[in-house]
Amino acid sequence: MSSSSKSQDLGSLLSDSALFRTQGYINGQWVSASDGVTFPLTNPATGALIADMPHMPRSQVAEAIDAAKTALPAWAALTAYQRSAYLLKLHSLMEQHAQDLGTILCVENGKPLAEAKGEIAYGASFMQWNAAEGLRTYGQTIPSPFPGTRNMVIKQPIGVCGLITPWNFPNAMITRKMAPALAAGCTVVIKAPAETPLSALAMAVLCERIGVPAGVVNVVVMDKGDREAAAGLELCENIKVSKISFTGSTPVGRLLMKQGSSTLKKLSFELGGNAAFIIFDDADLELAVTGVIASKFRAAGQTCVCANRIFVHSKIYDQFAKLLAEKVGAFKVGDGMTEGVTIGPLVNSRGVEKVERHVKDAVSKGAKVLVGGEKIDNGDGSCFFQPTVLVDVPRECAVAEEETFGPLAPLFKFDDEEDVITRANSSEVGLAGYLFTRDLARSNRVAEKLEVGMVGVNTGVIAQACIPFGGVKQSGFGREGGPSGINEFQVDKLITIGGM
Ligand SMILES: NC(=O)c1ccc[n+]([C@@H]2O[C@H](COP(=O)([O-])OP(=O)(O)OC[C@H]3O[C@@H](n4cnc5c(N)ncnc54)[C@H](O)[C@@H]3O)[C@@H](O)[C@H]2O)c1
Ligand SMILES: O=CCCC(=O)O
Repeated sequence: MSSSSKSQDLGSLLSDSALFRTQGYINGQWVSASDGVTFPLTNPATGALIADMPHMPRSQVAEAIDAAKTALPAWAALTAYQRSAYLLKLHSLMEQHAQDLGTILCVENGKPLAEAKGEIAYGASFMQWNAAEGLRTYGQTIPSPFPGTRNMVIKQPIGVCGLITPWNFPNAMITRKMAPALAAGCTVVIKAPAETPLSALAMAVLCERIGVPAGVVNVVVMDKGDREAAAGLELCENIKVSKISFTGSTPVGRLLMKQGSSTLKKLSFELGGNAAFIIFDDADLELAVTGVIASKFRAAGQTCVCANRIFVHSKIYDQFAKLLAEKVGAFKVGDGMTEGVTIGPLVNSRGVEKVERHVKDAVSKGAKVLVGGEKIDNGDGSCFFQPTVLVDVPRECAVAEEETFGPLAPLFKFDDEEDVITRANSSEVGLAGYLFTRDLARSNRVAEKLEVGMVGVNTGVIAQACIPFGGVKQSGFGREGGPSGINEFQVDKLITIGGM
């Protein structure tokens, strides 16, 4: 059933319209919801209906898990070289179809087309990195205290993995999990986000095209609410699933951990952030402005590593605010498919409401709006908020405590290094942090003291396939990407040989 009056013909925007699929993918088959129920998927930039998507019940998640379990032995038995070849083919197809994959992503998520294509390149890089890393999952031999005995440790795939991914990176958050899982020899059930299922399904099309065996990659789709919760329960409680890798909010992470305890799931969680972005008085201000823009306004502020609290030294505060306001005021907000648009909508109206609440709360406590500050009501169900810069933001306000997940840059003032570190660390989450300074000793000192999993020094861009991505405190545990990423999908098996 559709709820929107307008509709959009996404297929007509693609040169390969077969990449646009509106059914789930289970055991190598394209399937609707078993009871025929659908939910409407709309474009956040226009409110137009893109497709009616399958609202799958829990029983279909169980079917996908069965398929993944059946496919596991043969996939795990391939050589690492054979699995690597599949990933390289996926990498190459993603590059070849970047325009179409980017268009699908732009239309369902809202990020501008150029940024969406950037995400496809980023997503593809996980295929390339893990194709190579899969060949290097070395074990160990360990000297034994017993005569005539040898200890060998080999790496084996953990088994069937449930991948629960968010809408803010509809492609890359899938490939960041799927690529190491497949390279390690695991099979996967992807629970696609309700807001952006099409990018997940387009990846299933590519898997089908390169001949990934049925059941190795499965994608289940349902709307938010009861069936999503039921899917989460099935993935957590089904004994055939060995691991859950989740990216999303901390409350949902906590719920999955509780549910997963019934079957002792191995878990990797990349949860919310509240990144401090600290600009010292000796910083290169142009570089710092570029860094804030890259970090804060990527995906319209909807990334887990976005600058959320921007601390600027009082000596340079006014100058920095002016420079930032000039740049942010020049952003072009609109439909990401329109040439020249630099910032798109938020993913849904809940996102808009949260930014609005943070702005109003800060202003009521003394902050001033330098740029933006209002939602944009086009009267069509679209979800825009003006890119916003706030100054004189008080120490205590909602944006200091919670992740905004929107295009709001609040500038806090500080004078003292120790004080700003304390304020940065006052958050219960600890994903990323940033600092700008020309002082080498200070950059090391502060980076080591920040209670986060990742620090950017003189850069607002940290994400790459080759780094260990993840957080500390309530931002979760486990690392994605880099040399440790593939380990999350493997188990160490000891083989002790005696009588030699
Ligand atoms: N770390 C990140 O990249 C990230 C991504 C999305 C959202 N968030 C945070 O979460 C806030 C709210 O956004 P949201 O409501 O989309 O987050 P959320 O945690 O509810 O949803 C994230 C994903 O988790 C899944 N999910 C939700 N409930 C589930 C359940 N019971 N079982 C299984 N899967 C479930 C959905 O696929 C969803 O896309 C944001 O404002 C932001 O702070 C963080
Ligand atoms: O928002 C989550 C991930 C963003 C990134 O990979 O930089």
